[in-house]
Amino acid sequence: MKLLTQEEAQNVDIELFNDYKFSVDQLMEVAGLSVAVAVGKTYKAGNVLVCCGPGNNGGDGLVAARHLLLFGFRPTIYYPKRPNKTLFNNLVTQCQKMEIEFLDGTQLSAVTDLEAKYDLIVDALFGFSFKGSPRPPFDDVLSKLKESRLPICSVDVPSVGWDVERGDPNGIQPDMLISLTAPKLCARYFNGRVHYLGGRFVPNTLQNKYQMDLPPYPGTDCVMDITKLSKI
Ligand SMILES: NC(=O)C1=CN([C@@H]2O[C@H](COP(=O)(O)OP(=O)(O)OC[C@H]3O[C@@H](n4cnc5c(N)ncnc54)[C@H](OP(=O)(O)O)[C@@H]3O)[C@@H](O)[C@H]2O)[C@H](O)CC1
Ligand SMILES: [K+]
Repeated sequence: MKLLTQEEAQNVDIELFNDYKFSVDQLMEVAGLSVAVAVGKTYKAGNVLVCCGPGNNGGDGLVAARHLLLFGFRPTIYYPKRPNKTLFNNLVTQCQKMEIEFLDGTQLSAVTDLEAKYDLIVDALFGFSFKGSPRPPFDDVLSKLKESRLPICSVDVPSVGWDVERGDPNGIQPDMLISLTAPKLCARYFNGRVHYLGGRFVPNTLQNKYQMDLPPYPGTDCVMDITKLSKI
């Protein structure tokens, strides 16, 4: 299976929107649903802290939180930097109307507090557009996620610290990774327990153009376990 460079991932994204005329909401809904399904397949329903970043990766997290609630989990959302765009405002309203709690302020509480309150962290902070070193408040979030012993489930790319192509041995070490569309180069360095592929929306013509060589999804499933495949 091919691993996408940052540029390829961004180009696939652009083609899906500009040429294939998908809207962000459409793809984000499928992406976020895949995340929730993968989490549901891997962990017992419990208290989940969904950490959402300022871009579309964060949007996937908001969608996932909504589905996780419907699957019997108890999600809480940390969303410190919110873009003022209709799409994100609507996702926030949906979660608020469903009585999902949002944490106040931009700082996460102490690690001991996080460990006492939550069973799992969903890392929807940054995806394939992350560059450089994390800027505040995400630098503090990174050190807390690294220090915590809670299992982390990373959406698309392990965030804050992980370069999309080169990974980061000093970054967070997620227990689960769910790659969307196709795995990115940094997935080579993922050493966690389970690696899922989701975002089953890529038309065959586009898969062929980028020679993605994705294995077939089982039946009608929206995620597939690629742990063994991606370790080869
Ligand atoms: N086609 C698909 O596969 C789909 C993927 N989806 C998801 O979308 C993300 C990619 O989303 P994008 O909005 O392009 O980017 P990110 O979420 O990765 O983040 C961009 C924001 O992050 C800020 N940023 C970047 N680097 C840093 C840093 N070092 N410190 C702090 N903040 C940072 C950036 O801010 P700028 O000021 O630099 O612009 C942006 O605000 C993909 O990975 C999937 O999860 C979609 O759901 C749909 C389809
Ligand atoms: K992420």
